[in-house]
Amino acid sequence: MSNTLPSEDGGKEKYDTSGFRKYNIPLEQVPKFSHDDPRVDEYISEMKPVLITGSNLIESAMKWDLEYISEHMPSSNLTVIISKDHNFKYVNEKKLPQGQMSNLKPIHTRWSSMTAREFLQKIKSWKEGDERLYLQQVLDSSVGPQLVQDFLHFNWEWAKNKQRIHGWGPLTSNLLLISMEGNVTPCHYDEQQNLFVGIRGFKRCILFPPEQFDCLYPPPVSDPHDRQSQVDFENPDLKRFPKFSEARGMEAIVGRGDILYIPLYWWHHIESKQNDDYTVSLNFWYKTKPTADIEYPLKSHQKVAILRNIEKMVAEALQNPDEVAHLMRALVLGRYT
Ligand SMILES: CC[C@@H](CC(=O)C(=O)O)C(=O)O
Ligand SMILES: [Zn+2]
Repeated sequence: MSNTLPSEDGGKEKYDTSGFRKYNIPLEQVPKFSHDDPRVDEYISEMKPVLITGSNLIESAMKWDLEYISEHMPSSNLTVIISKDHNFKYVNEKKLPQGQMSNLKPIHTRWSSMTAREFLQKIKSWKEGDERLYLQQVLDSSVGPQLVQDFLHFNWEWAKNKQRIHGWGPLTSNLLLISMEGNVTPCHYDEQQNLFVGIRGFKRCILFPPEQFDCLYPPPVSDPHDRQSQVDFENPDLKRFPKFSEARGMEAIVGRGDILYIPLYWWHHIESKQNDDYTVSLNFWYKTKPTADIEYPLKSHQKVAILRNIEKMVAEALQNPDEVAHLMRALVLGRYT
């Protein structure tokens, strides 16, 4: 990450990461600029993470705490993920082999639904050893008239301006995230551009560029944990994942009103500050622009997209996931290496 543009203090501002887990990973700081600083668009256009401060993008949602949500959505059932520990690793249930649940490693998380009031009561009465909870609700009309009004009062001009000048596709969804202190969303990448906004509390995000795909070891695309690193950051298995020792990341602390731009295909590992109150954040996921004319050299995220397509095509052609590795090795070993 040699060519990061300096922020006011040269992008070297050390974020206060007390209260977050320490990993043995070299980390640079994600540069931080005010929303009206032209360098914000320079970073976004180069698809590099940047922390944007002082915008009023979701000023009308700054009051979204669990009391307010409980008051305005008393009976709505919201999606809550439940985990045996602090890790909330996403499972694509559509990729779970039907009827073979028994021989799968026990799934670590399960989905539930409850009202905001129930969620608040559960996290208030939580004690060490209890299952952990993470409210993750897509914003749609079911959030009720008051939150819809707040949503309509977002600074859409600012968001639409970013969407337009960077040629993003449509806004696909906003995910409301209410996390217990200390919850972790382990390292993964998404295939969408992301404006990730802090509403309450502090989250630390560690990011890696798409070109570090071979340091982070996602499982096969057919796996329920597709797009997620298999490396346990707290106890990395360097025998199985040796190149993880070469991973070089960036970090940012997202606080109230901050927007972290997470470029598509960038790996990110997000955690809520430990021993602190619950956190509230909201993301804006945008499809990226369709690639009209291919420019060479290809960008690293485009190469990851190619890898995914090759893997899907080979698996589809073979109709047997167990044969994929052998064929891919035969293609490369002794020929390209
Ligand atoms: C999905 C949960 C995660 C956010 C994230 O991964 C994203 O917005 O892409 C987090 O904040 O814990
Ligand atoms: Zn994500």
